[in-house]
Amino acid sequence: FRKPPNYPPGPPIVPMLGSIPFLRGPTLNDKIWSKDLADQYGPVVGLFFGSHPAVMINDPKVAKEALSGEDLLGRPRDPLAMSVRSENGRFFGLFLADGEIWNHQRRFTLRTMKDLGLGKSVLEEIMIFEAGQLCDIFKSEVDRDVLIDGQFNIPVVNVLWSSIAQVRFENDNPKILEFMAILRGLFRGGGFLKQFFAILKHFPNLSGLNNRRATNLKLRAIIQEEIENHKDMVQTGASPDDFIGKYLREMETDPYLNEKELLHICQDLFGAGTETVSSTLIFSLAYLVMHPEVQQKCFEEIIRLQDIGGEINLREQQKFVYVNATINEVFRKSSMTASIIPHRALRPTKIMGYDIPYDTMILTNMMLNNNDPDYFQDPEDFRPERFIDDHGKLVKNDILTPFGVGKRICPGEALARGELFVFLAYLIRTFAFSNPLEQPRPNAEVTWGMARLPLPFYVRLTLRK
Ligand code: HEM
Repeated sequence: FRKPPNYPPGPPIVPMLGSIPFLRGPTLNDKIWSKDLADQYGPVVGLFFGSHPAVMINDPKVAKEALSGEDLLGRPRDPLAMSVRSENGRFFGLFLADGEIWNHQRRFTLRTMKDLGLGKSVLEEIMIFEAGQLCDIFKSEVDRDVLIDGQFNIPVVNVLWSSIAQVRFENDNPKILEFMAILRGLFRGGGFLKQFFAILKHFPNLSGLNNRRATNLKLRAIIQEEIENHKDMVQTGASPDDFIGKYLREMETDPYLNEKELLHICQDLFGAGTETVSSTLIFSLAYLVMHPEVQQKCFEEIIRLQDIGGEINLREQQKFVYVNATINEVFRKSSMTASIIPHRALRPTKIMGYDIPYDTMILTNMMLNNNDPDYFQDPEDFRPERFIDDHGKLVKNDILTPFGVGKRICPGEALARGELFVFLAYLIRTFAFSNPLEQPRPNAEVTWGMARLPLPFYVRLTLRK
């Protein structure tokens, strides 16, 4: 067991564990996302997780170049995910799949999300309605210490349900509560590092694999119900103007599209588009409480730029420079998607002249870049102004890439940014958020799951006059 020739520099390796014994830090995540590795070995580090090669890219420019080509567009073949979501060694949908069929599904998804998407008054109305519902939930919680945890889930998942299937659920609907609990469990309990412990699949009860299989099936059963409803509608001559409706119609002429892919794409849209947005909202509230001066500036901008009727227009989002800069600063400080989700080399290739074998896992250390003083002055400060130029315009920053880079970049970015803007604008306009009186203050503490996720915390809400 030894390193391949011309492999990027990195720690020594031992059989079974690979480089892991040589990485520093209290937890596996701390070890992998540490600054030590970059300091010791430079912009591209060659690692082994068990017997599996994995390369960490620490330099954002190298990452951008490497991921803009075709060679690194794969997804790692996670043995645990395979035993839950693949058939005959093949993944379906978007998140876990790669290759020609994935490419086709992805193109359809991007085009359709754009068709259904932002700038369209329908989606804007849905977001505003859900933001109003959220404010109503919070209105019953004013003037006491409130635990911020799951409140965003249903409004956020309802925006997705509306665009995917034109349905929405009330907060206490048991079906949506179960759906949301499963999504949360999968996202919070997941984590790509688990995949190196393929041995876990031999202990399906102990490792939670059986439970994961059952919850995945339940999730897909709920989505399948809506697909069946849509099929009935199409049969009676209706043409529902939503993701499922469009897919079913295009399926008639496009041989790449089929119902199984549709089911898995929907699962991926919900899986990737719910907890990410609600966690970013939770992080945002923590930072707004920790930095009341930022909250005040956001509030003043919202009041100044909302239209005469008091509506906040999604189409005007770009004008709200300070609010958008604050969202960027939340992305930077939280580094929620600390790495892009791992990629995989689809063929032998090179990064910075080093040889990267077929099947190598590719990681990028975005958290390191987000906290690098060469890119962000005084990185420990929470300062949205760093994203605003001298002319008061939002600065485009190539280092901050919460949605990834290259050809596998998140297809939900525009939707996510739209939701974050609308939800935050309505919340900040309606409430002042401050430190709790009887509970510990928020400090944006994180836990690891599929990403770096916020831990619950208390805040005090006051209704603004
Ligand atoms: C704050 C919100 C969000 C963040 C930070 C985020 C971030 C990311 C990142 C980093 C990736 C991996 C990119 C890569 O592999 O290079 C990704 C993939 C993905 N995201 Fe998002 N995302 C967010 C919201 C959403 C939303 C709202 C949706 C859908 C409606 C969505 C759907 C997806 C899908 C389907 C993928 C997999 C794409 C593929 O592998 O082809 N995301 N996201």
